Amino acid sequence: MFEARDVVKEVHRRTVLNGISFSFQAGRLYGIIGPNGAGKSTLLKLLSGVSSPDGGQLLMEGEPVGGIPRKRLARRLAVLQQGGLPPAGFTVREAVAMGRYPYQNWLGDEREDAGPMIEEALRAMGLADLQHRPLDRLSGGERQRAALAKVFVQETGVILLDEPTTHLDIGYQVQLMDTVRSWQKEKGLSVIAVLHELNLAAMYCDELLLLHQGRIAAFGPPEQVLTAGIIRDVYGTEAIVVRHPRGKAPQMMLVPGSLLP
Ligand SMILES: Nc1ncnc2c1ncn2[C@@H]1O[C@H](COP(=O)(O)OP(=O)(O)OP(=O)(O)O)[C@@H](O)[C@H]1O
Repeated sequence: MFEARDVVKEVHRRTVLNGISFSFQAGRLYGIIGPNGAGKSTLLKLLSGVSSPDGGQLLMEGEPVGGIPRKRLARRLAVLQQGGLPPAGFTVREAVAMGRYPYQNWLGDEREDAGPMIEEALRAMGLADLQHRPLDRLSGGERQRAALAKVFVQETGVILLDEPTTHLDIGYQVQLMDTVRSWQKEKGLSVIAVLHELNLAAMYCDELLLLHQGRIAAFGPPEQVLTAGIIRDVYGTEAIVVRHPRGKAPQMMLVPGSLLP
């Protein structure tokens, strides 16, 4: 679905992505992980067509992402960004309904009634009771869930998520990732998520792409990427890696300095 060939990206004359190559298959959930400043958001911007590589090629189904016209791209790919909701003045339902814009004509009408889909997305994100509330009267976590509902109603085959669990308590982190995973499987979606929370990434993603200083430090199933040795090399911290007692995902326990041998 996506193929990166020797992709280079510079930001303010600094090389932020330094010749990375990978391919993402359709219908899978990928996590992009790595320390602060590793280049994760920069890579997500390239995948979403917001910016273009300075070297190499980034292809989506064989076409350079940057060359795909905006509205066509919006029917294929939806992005959950930080601050991705419209400014205040809209209700939750109005904001979620804006996800339908790629399917509307210039009058804002669309052929099919999107109402039932909007209801489903609001229900899935636990927002049915808040749907008429203005956005500026939501908590950070409620806004995040509204932004995800807007992404779902865009009905694309590819979803990009930039740190989707930010602002969410552990209950909603699990609920959001469960929802993403079940929609992804049910509808055969391709999901690519920048994630900071490594234990969540390990539990939900098919594969993890670990970036470090603009290069790929590891790419593969979570149990190959999240090893104590790789975490030490990339994050510079000790971790005890165990298997999740109810699955095979690796889970990390951090080791504070006072408990180091
Ligand atoms: N607008 C900018 N101006 C200057 N440097 C930038 C800009 N945006 C990003 N960078 C630099 O590019 C590098 C990669 O940034 P990026 O945001 O992609 O990292 P990240 O892996 O998403 O980090 P984080 O985990 O902190 O969100 C960093 O060193 C950052 O300082």
